[in-house]
Amino acid sequence: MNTPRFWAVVPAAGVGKRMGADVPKQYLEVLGQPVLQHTLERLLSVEAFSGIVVALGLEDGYWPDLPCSTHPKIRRAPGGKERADSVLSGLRSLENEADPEDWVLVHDAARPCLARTDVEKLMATLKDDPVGGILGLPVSDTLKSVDAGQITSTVDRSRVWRALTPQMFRYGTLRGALEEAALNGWAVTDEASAIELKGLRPKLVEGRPDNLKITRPEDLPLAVFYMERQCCE
Ligand SMILES: Nc1ccn([C@@H]2O[C@H](COP(=O)(O)OP(=O)(O)OP(=O)(O)O)[C@@H](O)[C@H]2O)c(=O)n1
Ligand SMILES: C[C@](O)(CO)[C@H](O)COP(=O)(O)O
Repeated sequence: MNTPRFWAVVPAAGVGKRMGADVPKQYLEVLGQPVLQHTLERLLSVEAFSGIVVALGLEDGYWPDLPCSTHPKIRRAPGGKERADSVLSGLRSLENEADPEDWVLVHDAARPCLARTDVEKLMATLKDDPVGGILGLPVSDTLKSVDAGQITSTVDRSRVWRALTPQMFRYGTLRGALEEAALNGWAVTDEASAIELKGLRPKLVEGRPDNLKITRPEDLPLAVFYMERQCCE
């Protein structure tokens, strides 16, 4: 059997409603270049990737101006209505290249502070795992269940982690799980959810806390802080 290869799929077709900017947040400039350029440079720094698929909005007119848009390792795919649709579209675009046992790492375009060491840690930890898994972080705040603005209970935070990306699963398993979720109208906000719906139990690998998802305006200065600090590491 061939040695499994590694592919990346980058969902980059969002509109950034919560950011409320004039352009989709993945094209906002941070430290002089678009968020998406930073994200793709982080992924390109990982030699192990055979290719990187970027799922773009159908109206995306910004992509051709991105310096990495012509990189030989990078391909495009049409994004979809929801993030899961964009990821599935990216997976389908690999149909003639990826083998079922190849690994796919799905990483949000909106997470430009990803450290190469975290990607390599995820790959090394899970490369022989039967299911795969995700980067995540334990929570440090006390968590509450809420109903109509009132606390109904306190959640046992020892059993709660925040899901980050990349999320790493076998090409065949992940594509099948997302195809099934789409067919049944099951809304999934990450890849692990679709895998869980198959009755599988993805692993959690602790990642860096600076793997921020740029979502709202207040996230931008934090991303600058993290990137400037990473440059000195
Ligand atoms: N239909 C969609 C929706 C989201 N994404 C991508 O999925 C990642 C995480 O999604 P999110 O942070 O929710 O981005 P947006 O959907 O753009 O944000 P919002 O919900 O505020 O509109 C982002 O890189 C986004 O570009 C995508 O590829 N296709
Ligand atoms: C995939 C993800 O980043 C893991 O935390 C998150 O689920 C994306 O959610 P969003 O609402 O699409 O930003």
